[in-house]
Amino acid sequence: MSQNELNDGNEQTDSALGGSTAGSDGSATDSDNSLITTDVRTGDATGHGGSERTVVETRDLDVYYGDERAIDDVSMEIPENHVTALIGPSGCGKSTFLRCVNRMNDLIDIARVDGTITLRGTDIYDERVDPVALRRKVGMVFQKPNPFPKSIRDNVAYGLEVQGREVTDERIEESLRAAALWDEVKDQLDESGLALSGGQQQRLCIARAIAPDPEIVLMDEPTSALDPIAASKIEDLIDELVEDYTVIIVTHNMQQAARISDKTAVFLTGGELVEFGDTNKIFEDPDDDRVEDYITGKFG
Ligand SMILES: Nc1ncnc2c1ncn2[C@@H]1O[C@H](COP(=O)(O)OP(=O)(O)OP(=O)(O)O)[C@@H](O)[C@H]1O
Repeated sequence: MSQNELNDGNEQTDSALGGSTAGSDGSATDSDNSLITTDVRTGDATGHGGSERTVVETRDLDVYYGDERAIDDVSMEIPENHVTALIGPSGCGKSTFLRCVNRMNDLIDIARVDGTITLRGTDIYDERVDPVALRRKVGMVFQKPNPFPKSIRDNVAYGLEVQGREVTDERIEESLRAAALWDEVKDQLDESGLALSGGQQQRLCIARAIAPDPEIVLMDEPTSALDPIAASKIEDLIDELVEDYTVIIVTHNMQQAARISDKTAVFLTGGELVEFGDTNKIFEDPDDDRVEDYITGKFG
C-alpha cells in the first residue's frame, strides 16, 4: 500500500464514509439521493439487474502525484452488479485507481486527476458534485480491519449518521445481516467492535460501509490481513454482496481474483491498464503476453 499521505486508520475511514476529514458536517439528508446539488441528471437509476450495464466509466484517466504519473490514460467500463478485480504488481496504481472512484485522492494535496470518471453518466469530478453524496453511493473497505473503538451497534450507526441517515434497529440488523455478521453478534451489539476477531472486524467494516446503502463497494485488499478461513468468509460475502452492489476489489491474490471476480483489470508498472475483460479470458487466454507473464509469476 502506498497511502503515505493518508492516515491508515479511522480518519481515513471517516473520510471514506463522508466524515469530517472530507469536510462534511454530516448534513447530507436522507432525501438527497443525487451526487450533485444542482439539477444535473444523475443518469439512469433503474436499479440492479445483473446486466452488463456500465455503472462507472473512466475515459483517458491520468492521475499524477506531483510530476509522477500513477495512472496512465486508462479507459474502462465497470459493469453493475459484478465483481471487478484490479490486479498488477506493487506500485502499478491499483489503489490510486480505486481511490479515484470515491474521490479519496482529493485528500492528497499533490494528487491531480485528468480525464473523466462518470458514475451512471455523471462526471464525479464535476465541481457541482458533493463528495459526501458521492461517498454515500461509493462505500469503501480497507486492507486492515479498522472498526472504531465503539460498540458494534455504534460502528454501523456511524455509517448511517455520517450520511445523515436515520439510525434504526432495523437498518443496523439489515446491514449486519448483509455483512454475514448478524448471527455472530446479535447478542453483543453493545460490546466493542474491537473485541471481535480480525475477520469479524472486517465484516463489521463492510456492514458500516454498506449501511448507507451505496451502489458501489470499493475494497482495497480486504482479506490480505486475515487468516485463510476469515478470508474465505469475506470471499463468500462478496459473492452475496454483488447481488445488490457493484464491487471493485484490489487484490494481490491471483487465485482470489480468479475465484471471485467476473471482470479483471490488469495494471502494469507506470499505471498502464494492459488488459481488461472477462476474468476467465484474462486468466486462461490473455491477449497480451505481459499479462500472461504476470499471471504465471514471471514478474511482479
Ligand atoms: N500519497 C501518495 N503520494 C505520492 N505518491 C503516491 C501516493 N500514493 C501512491 N503514490 C505512488 O503512486 C504509484 C501507485 O501507487 P498505488 O498505491 O496506487 O499502487 P498499488 O498498485 O496500489 O500498489 P500496492 O499493490 O503496493 O498497494 C506508486 O509509485 C506510489 O509510490
